[in-house]
Amino acid sequence: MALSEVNNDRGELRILENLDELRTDLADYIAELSEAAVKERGVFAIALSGGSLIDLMGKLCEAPYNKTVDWAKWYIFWADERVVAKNHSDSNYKLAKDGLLSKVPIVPSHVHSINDSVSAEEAADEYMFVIRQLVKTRMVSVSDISDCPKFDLILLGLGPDGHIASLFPNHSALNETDEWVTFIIDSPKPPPERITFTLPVINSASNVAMVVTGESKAEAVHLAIDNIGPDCPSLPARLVQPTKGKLVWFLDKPAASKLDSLQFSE
Ligand SMILES: O=C1O[C@H](COP(=O)(O)O)[C@@H](O)[C@H](O)[C@H]1O
Repeated sequence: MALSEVNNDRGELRILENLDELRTDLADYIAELSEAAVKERGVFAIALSGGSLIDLMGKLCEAPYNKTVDWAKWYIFWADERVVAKNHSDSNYKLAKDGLLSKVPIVPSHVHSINDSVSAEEAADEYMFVIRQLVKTRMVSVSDISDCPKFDLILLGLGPDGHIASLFPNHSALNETDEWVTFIIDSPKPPPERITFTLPVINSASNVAMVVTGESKAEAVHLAIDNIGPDCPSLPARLVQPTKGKLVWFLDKPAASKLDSLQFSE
């Protein structure tokens, strides 16, 4: 159960007592959104990130979720990907395949990963084309206020520097508003070549979940959520502001430890 659920203009905060509770709460949340989307649209379009997120989603592979979730209706995307071979240990696809997708009955043709045999620029263009086709057939919804895809859920991690997906502080990719997917070749965190959803796509989603654990992220969480003056707007995590969708933060206590007005009901 969440220790504290506070709604402020930075979304809903769910601060969990420990990692086990966070994993359960996250699995419940994803399963509920999946059920609602399948009921409403017949499909669930979900975008994953890499990093610690996949391990934190691990309970979805266990009972009851492995049997109750309608996996055949899932369409899987990546909010960001490293431009490496799919069998490389840096690949976000490999991470998700090994940790989640190979353990549940996902339809292989519903898994939309990048082409790993072309340049970062070509991979971003191709990925955008694939998403465009799926928007046309409404496997992915479309935003009613922009032409952006409206994913049912985008799951994001947070780096200690405040990056989300592969949008890093002070990087020009943060200003990309024309493309749905862009590429970078100078990531400050290796590997250097990556593709990433742009902010307009992230902010067009029906639901965005920020999943953040550990003390090393506490300062970034504080800067992303608390009202700390004019210097923060360029922090990528702070720019996650779904226009019509819902933002939920899943935090463990160490990650939440620097939040200004944290009221633990202990
Ligand atoms: O490089 C990346 O880092 C972020 C954060 O990863 P974490 O291990 O600190 O949770 C991740 O969300 C992103 O997908 C990945 O490419």
